[in-house]
Parts: sequence; structure tokens; C-alpha cells
Amino acid sequence: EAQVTGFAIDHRKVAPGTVFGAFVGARFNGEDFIADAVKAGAVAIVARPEAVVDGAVHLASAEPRRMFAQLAGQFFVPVPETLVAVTGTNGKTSTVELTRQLWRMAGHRAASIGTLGVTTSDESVSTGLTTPDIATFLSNLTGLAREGITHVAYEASSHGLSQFRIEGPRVAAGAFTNVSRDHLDYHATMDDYFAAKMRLFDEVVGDGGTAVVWADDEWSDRAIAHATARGLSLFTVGVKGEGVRLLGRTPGGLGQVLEVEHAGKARKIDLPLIGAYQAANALVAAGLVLATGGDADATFDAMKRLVTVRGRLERAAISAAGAPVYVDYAHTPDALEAAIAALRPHVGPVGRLIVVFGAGGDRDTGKRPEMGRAAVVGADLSIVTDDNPRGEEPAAIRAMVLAGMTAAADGAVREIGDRREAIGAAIAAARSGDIVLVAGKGHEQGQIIGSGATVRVLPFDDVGVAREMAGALGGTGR
Ligand SMILES: CC(=O)N[C@H]1[C@@H](OP(=O)(O)OP(=O)(O)OC[C@H]2O[C@@H](n3ccc(=O)[nH]c3=O)[C@H](O)[C@@H]2O)O[C@H](CO)[C@@H](O)[C@@H]1O[C@H](C)C(=O)N[C@@H](C)C(=O)N[C@H](CCC(=O)O)C(=O)O
Ligand SMILES: Nc1ncnc2c1ncn2[C@@H]1O[C@H](COP(=O)(O)OP(=O)(O)OP(=O)(O)O)[C@@H](O)[C@H]1O
Ligand SMILES: N[C@H](CCC[C@H](N)C(=O)O)C(=O)O
Ligand SMILES: [Mg+2]
Repeated sequence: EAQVTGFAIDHRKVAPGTVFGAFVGARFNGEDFIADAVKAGAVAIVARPEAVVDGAVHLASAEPRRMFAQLAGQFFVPVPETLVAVTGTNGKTSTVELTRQLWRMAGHRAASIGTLGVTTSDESVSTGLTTPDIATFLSNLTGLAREGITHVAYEASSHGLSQFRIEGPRVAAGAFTNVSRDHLDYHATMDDYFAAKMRLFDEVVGDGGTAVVWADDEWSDRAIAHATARGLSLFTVGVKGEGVRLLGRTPGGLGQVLEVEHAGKARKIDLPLIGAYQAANALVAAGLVLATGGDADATFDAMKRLVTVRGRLERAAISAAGAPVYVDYAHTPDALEAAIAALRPHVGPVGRLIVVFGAGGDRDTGKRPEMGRAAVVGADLSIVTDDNPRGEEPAAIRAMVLAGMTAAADGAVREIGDRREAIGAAIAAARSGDIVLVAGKGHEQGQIIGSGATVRVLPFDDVGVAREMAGALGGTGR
């Protein structure tokens, strides 16, 4: 009988009339804040049956996060009519952003939500996490609908999926890009990690919806099995794809030509993005657009007007010697391999690929030596540096990366903790025909040092620093 005015999962955001979700988390037990939430005016508490609630309605569930999402989904209206979600280890941000661009070119008012924040054709507003908490997510959707946005593509991270941070309204289609090692600090095994992602097809996509699946990944067949078992329409994309079959891919100067077949018709696409991985993401994006009613001719034609996603193989500068410097968000072994592979065809005949990278602190430690190995295998010179050490000792993180690089040739690996210095050293070392890849931070605007109460975010932008360093060494910031 109470008047509900809002939903919150943080007791500090509770106002009179709020429904408070009290969840057991990794750092806190939200149930410890129930009394404070009631004092602040909470009318109902969604919590486990064993939680103690006095002075407000106790909505009890063994899975309170799920119940909270279902209730909040009814409160936050209106929402944009067409919603699609993308999961996978790598490629979510790129795919939602490319989907947004394709929708916009088809005349829709579209937005994407994910690591880059909430992006429309007018602006991009950061949310801090890839998948924000459920109350923020739903209120963002409602805000977008009120602005007239009809189409939204959003990222479904494994954390977001397993914590029910991204559901409620009907999702028309879901996409799967790939699975490889990441986040094994949070998920116990690769199978658990994959299972978290598969909630997208098992539960989040609406009945009768479509699963768009990149068909050429090691995990694709298992993803297809989930979609089929759920009874979703299946749209596969890739060399093994049936919805869009990739027949050929020819790298060119600033892009690539794709030959594809869709609905029995062969087509050539001049994609202005480089790298096999960007072709994959662009085709999955096209799959999502087609799955939500897009016209095939218009969609494939629009692909030639796609623009680079911020911090994903973004060309930042040209060194004095003429070597281009690219910034990429590769922060997993597989991504580093993909980013290096994307640039390799563009390295001159006697040129070298120089990579600058590190690994994040307070994240999966097992991926560190694997990232080191990927760099040794793919690059000619690797400079190991810092990337958001957070609560860890930076030198210890670098040592774990370096532990995977023992097979490197003499002089092929350097360690320079200071990221600005590392980027400068790479640019200074680059000769004509070389390419520099600065990996791991992409669009990020800060270096995160410390954690908890002592966390500091020092302004840092790989693109800006690369330009500055190239400029200081006589190159151009471009
Ligand atoms: C491991 C993880 O996913 N953590 C996120 C999660 O924390 P949690 O549920 O464990 O919550 P907790 O901090 O232990 O607190 C428990 C509950 O008490 C509440 N609380 C807590 C303190 C307080 O004073 N009052 C209060 O009410 C909290 O709101 C929460 O509901 O929910 C919190 C509230 O939304 C997030 O802030 C937190 O993100 C942390 C900071 C984080 O670093 N998350 C990263 C790992 C993350 O989520 N990354 C993914 C994947 C990125 C990718 O794509 O690779 C992402 O989607 O961004
Ligand atoms: N389809 C892909 N296959 C392999 N690697 C990819 C693919 N797409 C992107 N990558 C790599 O992963 C990096 C991050 O890409 P993107 O930001 O699109 O992924 P994400 O899934 O959103 O990542 P996050 O988990 O941080 O949100 C890219 O810069 C690139 O190095
Ligand atoms: N969404 C990823 C981003 C990692 C980016 C990298 N720069 C790092 O800090 O490890 C994560 O939270 O694990
Ligand atoms: Mg992302």
C-alpha cells in the first residue's frame, strides 16, 4: 500500500518511498544496512528470507538480486522499444557501439551502454562500470526512452549477468562474440565463466528472441547449443556462419574488404576498420541489426561508413621516423593476440611490431604470464609497463607478466614501470616500417593506483600521451 518512489541497492541512495535491495556482496553484506535504509524511508526491502527487516515490507527471496531486477523492471518505464545485449570476453564494447552506428545510419534514434558509458549520437556519459548496477541501468534506459531513443545495444558482462544487473525489460536479441581467459578471480573455472555469460541466452533474451552467435570461436558450438535449447531463433555469423557467411577478407591500407553471403546473395563490403577482430565485431553488429528488422541492403551498405570505436585500434600519432602508433584496449591474452594480428599485415617488410602493455591489479592474476607469452609470440619488441596497479605492488604485477616471457630473444623485452616513459621509449625505438601498439587502456582516462580509501586516479590517456611523446620526438600527433 505504500507509494514506491524509486529503487536502490546502496543504502546511501535511499529516499522516502525507495525499495532497497540488500545483497550479500564480495566486500559488504548489504543486509547490514537494512536498518539504515528503513530509517532513510525505505518502504520495502528485497533480501534473503533469513535477513532481519523491521519497519518495512520484507520481500524475501533466495535470489534477491533476481527478484529486485524483476520488480525494478516494472517500475522503470517507458523503455526504448528495441533492446539488444552483447556478451563475450572481448568485443562487447565494439559490437554495441557499431550496432548503434548502423541503427543511426538506418535513421533510428539509437544508443549504446557499456564500458564507454551511455553513448548517443550527441554525447557519451561515463558510468564507471561496463555494466552499471540494475537501478542505474534501468533509469538510464528510461531516461533514453524519454529523450526519444528507440534502439539500445548494451554490454552484458559476466559480472553483470551473474549479479542480475541488466534485466527487466524485454530483450529482442542477444549476441555472443567469444570466450577466452579473463576474470578467473571472480569465476571459479572457465565453465563457470561461460555459464554466467550464457544466462544471456538461457534467461535474459525474451521468448521468441534471436541469438546472434559468432560461429568461429572455440566456445561457439556450446553457445549455439544454449540458444537452441532455449528455443531462440539462431543467426550465426563468421566463416562457419549461416546468417552471414564470411567468404573472404583482404586487408587494405586503412581498412579491409569483406566478402560475405547473406540470404543466398554474395556481397563485398569495404570496411574502413582494420583487423580480423574488428571485422568479426562489425558482422555481429550487422547480425543484431538484421535480427531486429534491419534491411539487408541498407545494413551492409552502411558498414562502409562505420567509424573507429574509441580506443580500439585507434591511430594516435605518427613518429618522427614515420611509424604509426595505435592505441588498443587489449587487456586479455586473446585480445593482445588479436590486436597484434590486426596490425601485423601493416608492418613494413623489414619492420617490427613494438608493443607496450601491462596487466591490471586486483584482477585475474593467471592471465598475466599468458599476456606476456602472447606479446613474445606476436611482437618483435615488448615493453612491459603498468596498467591500473590498483591495490597491488606494480613491480610484482610486472614480474608475473615477465614470467611468461622467458622464451623471448635477447633484447626483445624491456621493463619500464612508468607508462609515459614506456610509451616514449617505444616511439623513440620505432624506425620507418615499424608499428607501435600501446595496449590495455584504450579509452581510459586515468591510471588507478591504490584501493579502498586510499585509491587515486591519476589522469592518464594513452592517445594523448602517445601524441605528446611523438610530438616531443619530432613526429606528428595524428
Ligand atoms: C566484483 C563486483 O562485481 N563488484 C561489484 C558489485 O559488488 P558486490 O555486489 O560484491 O557489492 P559489495 O560492494 O560487496 O556490497 C554489497 C552490497 O551492499 C551495498 N552497500 C555497500 C556499502 C554501503 O555502504 N552501503 C550499501 O548499501 C552495495 O551497494 C551492494 O549492493 O556491485 C557493486 C555495486 O554495484 C559494484 O560497485 C562492484 O563493482 C566493483 C567496484 C568492481 O570493481 N567491479 C568490476 C570487477 C566489474 O563489475 N566489472 C565488470 C566486468 C568488466 C568487463 O567487461 O570485463 C563490469 O561489468 O564492469
Ligand atoms: N572479436 C574479438 N576477438 C578477439 N579480440 C577482440 C575482439 N573484439 C575486441 N577484441 C580485443 O579486445 C579489446 C577490447 O575490446 P572491447 O572493448 O570491444 O571488448 P569488451 O568485451 O567490451 O571488453 P571489457 O570486458 O573490458 O568490457 C580490443 O581492444 C581488442 O584488443
Ligand atoms: N573491464 C575490465 C577492464 C580492464 C582494463 C585494464 N586497463 C585493467 O585495468 O585491467 C576489467 O575491469 O577487468
Ligand atoms: Mg566493454
